[in-house]
Amino acid sequence: MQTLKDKAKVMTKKIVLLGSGELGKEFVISAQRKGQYIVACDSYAGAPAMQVADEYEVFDMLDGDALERVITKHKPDIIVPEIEAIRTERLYDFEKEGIQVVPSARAVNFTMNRKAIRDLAAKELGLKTAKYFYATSLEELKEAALKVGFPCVVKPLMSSSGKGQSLVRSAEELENAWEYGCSGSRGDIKELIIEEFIKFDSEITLLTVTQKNGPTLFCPPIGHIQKGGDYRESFQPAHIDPAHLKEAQDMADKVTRALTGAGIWGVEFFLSHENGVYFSELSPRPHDTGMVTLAGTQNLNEFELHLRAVLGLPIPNIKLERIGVSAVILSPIASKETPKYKGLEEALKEEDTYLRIFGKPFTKVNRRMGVVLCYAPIGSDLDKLRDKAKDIASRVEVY
Ligand SMILES: Nc1ncnc2c1ncn2[C@@H]1O[C@H](COP(=O)(O)OP(=O)(O)OP(=O)(O)O)[C@@H](O)[C@H]1O
Ligand SMILES: NCC(=O)N[C@@H]1O[C@H](COP(=O)([O-])[O-])[C@@H](O)[C@H]1O
Ligand SMILES: [Mg+2]
Repeated sequence: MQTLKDKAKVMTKKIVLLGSGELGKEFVISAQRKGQYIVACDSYAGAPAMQVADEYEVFDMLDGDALERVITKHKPDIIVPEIEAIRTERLYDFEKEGIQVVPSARAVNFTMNRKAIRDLAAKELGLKTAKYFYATSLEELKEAALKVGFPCVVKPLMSSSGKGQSLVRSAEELENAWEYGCSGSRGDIKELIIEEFIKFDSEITLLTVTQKNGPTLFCPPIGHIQKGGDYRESFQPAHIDPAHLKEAQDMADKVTRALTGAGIWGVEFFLSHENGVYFSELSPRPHDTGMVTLAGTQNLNEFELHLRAVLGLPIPNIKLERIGVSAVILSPIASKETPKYKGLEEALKEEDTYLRIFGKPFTKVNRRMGVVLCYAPIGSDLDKLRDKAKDIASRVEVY
């Protein structure tokens, strides 16, 4: 029988995955299907991607020395970041040593900090964004609020999935927003971004694929609904004005080009009938809202696209095959125990529906534990499909 060590010797690439959540799990499955060797890393044991990887490592990826130890131990060909909480400065050294960092050390380093990516997009590349300021104290936050007005949005410079983010309606709420932002900040940075609130009509993720040997490709736009800064449902294709789509594609092309490297990127935009397209932010990796592609909306889902781009494999085309929606399953409880699920059988009685339980070994309130995916032929009623997926997801219980 072939052992894991044999596999490591014969397989084409050894990949260290930094972050092992639900997105990493699907990426690992795609990579395994192409015979790659994966070491999945995260700060806790039993993380979703570890369950399907060849090896795993548990350590704090914000600890640069610990990160270096793992890279020295495994000597990967490729490092694939899956979360933002990584000592990304070290990635430049690994890249210099000849390891492929996905999409590039620069992209991962810039996007982990809202300041770096926002200044690059707005100031250097001239992309339209919400008006914004930074604040290192409550006083600075108050001053900035006077300039952006109310309501406004306050976020930590380093956070994701809406952690530490608040919508501020009046000056009285600023102190809470300051405290909440600082407490939701990753690492020890005490600096927040305060943004003008954009009254958008819709928001989209434009999955963008940059290739080693090929043109930049765009997936059909994905619409999504967020609550408290975290995604609740996504649907593809989002119906948007073709001129707005073209504008978003041009911006995505500009920003991914400036950040360099090959892989898939989730580029986020706000769309307003009145004011046009705003660039919001981007992730240099598969996007949570892009899980909708697991419903078979595209010929190649976002994880397969990422893998192909990373390995430099051909992507002949990206084609919409059917419409689809995703609706998240959240935990209502916090527990260190392995969660159980009720209602799976009922959910799976539904036609044209898939269900993914990520297998996270413990819960937190509102932690995303799974997703319901529904699909229908092109031309079907998207709103009806959204209601169907939300209804099914609401009947799956985490306890
Ligand atoms: N300036 C703004 N105006 C209006 N809504 C906003 C603004 N900034 C953020 N939001 C809302 O909050 C959501 C989350 O914001 P953002 O993407 O910046 O946070 P995040 O923590 O990086 O999220 P993720 O990591 O999940 O992408 C946005 O998708 C949007 O719905
Ligand atoms: N918006 C970013 C995002 O969705 N990232 C996904 O969530 C995981 C963390 O989940 P957890 O917080 O439940 O551990 C990450 O590992 C990634 O898969
Ligand atoms: Mg976002």
